[in-house]
Amino acid sequence: MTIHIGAEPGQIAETVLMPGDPLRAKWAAETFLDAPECVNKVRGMLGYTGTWRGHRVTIQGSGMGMPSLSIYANELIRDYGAKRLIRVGSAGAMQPDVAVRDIVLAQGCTALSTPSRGILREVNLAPLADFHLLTAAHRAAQDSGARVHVGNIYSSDVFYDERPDLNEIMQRHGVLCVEMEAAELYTVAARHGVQALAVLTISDHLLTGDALPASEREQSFGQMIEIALRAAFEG
Ligand SMILES: O=P(O)(O)O[C@H]1O[C@H](CO)[C@@H](O)[C@H]1O
Ligand SMILES: O=c1cc[nH]c(=O)[nH]1
Repeated sequence: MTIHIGAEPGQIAETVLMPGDPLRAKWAAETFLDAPECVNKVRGMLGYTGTWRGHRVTIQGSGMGMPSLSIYANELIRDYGAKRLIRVGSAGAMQPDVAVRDIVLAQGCTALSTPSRGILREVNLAPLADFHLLTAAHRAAQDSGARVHVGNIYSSDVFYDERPDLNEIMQRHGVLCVEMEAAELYTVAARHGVQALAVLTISDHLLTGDALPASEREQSFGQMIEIALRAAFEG
């Protein structure tokens, strides 16, 4: 047990999928895993371990924002020996050719700061996806018929952003979408020498105002979970 994860030693798999939403962790575990067992309920941040096509996998909520994700990523790696962390999250599109329901694989993440800033100090470390996971996810996404984009994303500290100029700068530099966790995930993974990737589903569009209706979210989120699982085990 750690401060934030109640699982016993050995109850967390080496491969962990990390949605922001703990209820997405429950839904994904019950939908995709055989014999899912709830291994964490601390603070309601649900985590489940089961198997997918014979491979052991944990799906653990990260909460929203980099400080929350950082706590879970650190404990999963340092205390439970996780070797492969794949974020499965929603994101807001920032480019005209990225549409709701599209899949974005975050090759790199831009951020104003991350919780790792205190460690990195003046160093602007580039948070990068694990290349093997990235290419495997790209193959899986193409096989699934998803519209998939690979590139830079923006990991923001704020959902209700009152700096529209920042979005404009991101857009001008080709940033595909905005979310709130991946830059810290990649940075923590780099520090501990483990693999990380963020597979994102576009849930809304910052330029057009389009948004995915709740009724359609489940299906597109399912595609993202399957891409993440195939990247982890069929790469
Ligand atoms: O859908 P999740 O994984 O929570 O991701 C996105 O949704 C939340 C904001 O609504 C933030 O956590 C953001 O990164
Ligand atoms: O962080 C997020 C997630 C989805 N949509 C947004 O605009 N921001």
